[in-house]
Amino acid sequence: MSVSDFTLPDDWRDCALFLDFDGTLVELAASPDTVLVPPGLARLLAAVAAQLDGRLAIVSGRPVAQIDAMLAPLTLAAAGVHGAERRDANGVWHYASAPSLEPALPHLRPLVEAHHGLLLEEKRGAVALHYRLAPALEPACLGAMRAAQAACPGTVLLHGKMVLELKPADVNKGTALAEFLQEPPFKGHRPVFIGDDTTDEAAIIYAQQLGGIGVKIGAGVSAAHHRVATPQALHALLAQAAILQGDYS
Ligand SMILES: O=P(O)(O)OC[C@H]1O[C@H](O[C@H]2O[C@H](CO)[C@@H](O)[C@H](O)[C@H]2O)[C@H](O)[C@@H](O)[C@@H]1O
Repeated sequence: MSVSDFTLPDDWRDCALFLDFDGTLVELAASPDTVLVPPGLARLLAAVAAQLDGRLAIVSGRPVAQIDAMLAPLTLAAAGVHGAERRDANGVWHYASAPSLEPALPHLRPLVEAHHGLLLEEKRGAVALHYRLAPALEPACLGAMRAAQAACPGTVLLHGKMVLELKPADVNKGTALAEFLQEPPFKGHRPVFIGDDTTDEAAIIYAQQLGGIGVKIGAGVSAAHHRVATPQALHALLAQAAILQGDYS
């Protein structure tokens, strides 16, 4: 299958849209809390959601509360922590049963305390070790995370962009997509999933298996049949979709 630039499909208004956050809707930043959210992003997403009759959900590795804070006052259907938590279109929360991650922490905290630039994100259902500010420490982080995983049965290790993450083995962004697609307003609509990282591949593959569309933002290996170069280019496409004028950069 050849890969092509993503353009809005003819049946766009009948699709269900699922969007990753970091690297897809916002540019990556030095740390999770220094991300710059374009001022018009929430307005743009609200317009697209309205055009799709509410069939828009954010599917992120971040907790949903962080997504809400960055898009306030907009609240969308959303899955967080790679599918370990989910707020459906009616505002009802769903939590996957997650193995305890407590046994992971003694393998990770000493490393983070010993090295400037490492950051440990403890979430409900996952723990992420960021090394973007200390890239030379990737092998040490990988070693610590492997030991942490061995101490936590039922978890898998994700290797994202400058981040290693331990999360429940039985949930991912693909399972989050499957759950949304069993419910209104998403049920019966062709999924479009757009993401930038390895952690998005499960959802890209699942969307394509259903006859939907998988889109990769930027370069890198992906199963996606379509590409968009940058978050800014995606904003332009969404603005075109919502027939909005404006600057979302
Ligand atoms: O699924 P996503 O919405 O893409 O979330 C994946 C991870 O995103 C965040 O980390 C990434 O973005 C940071 C800010 O740009 C960057 O500093 C970091 O290197 C990236 O890995 C978030 O902090 C993680 O919890 C998410 O799992």
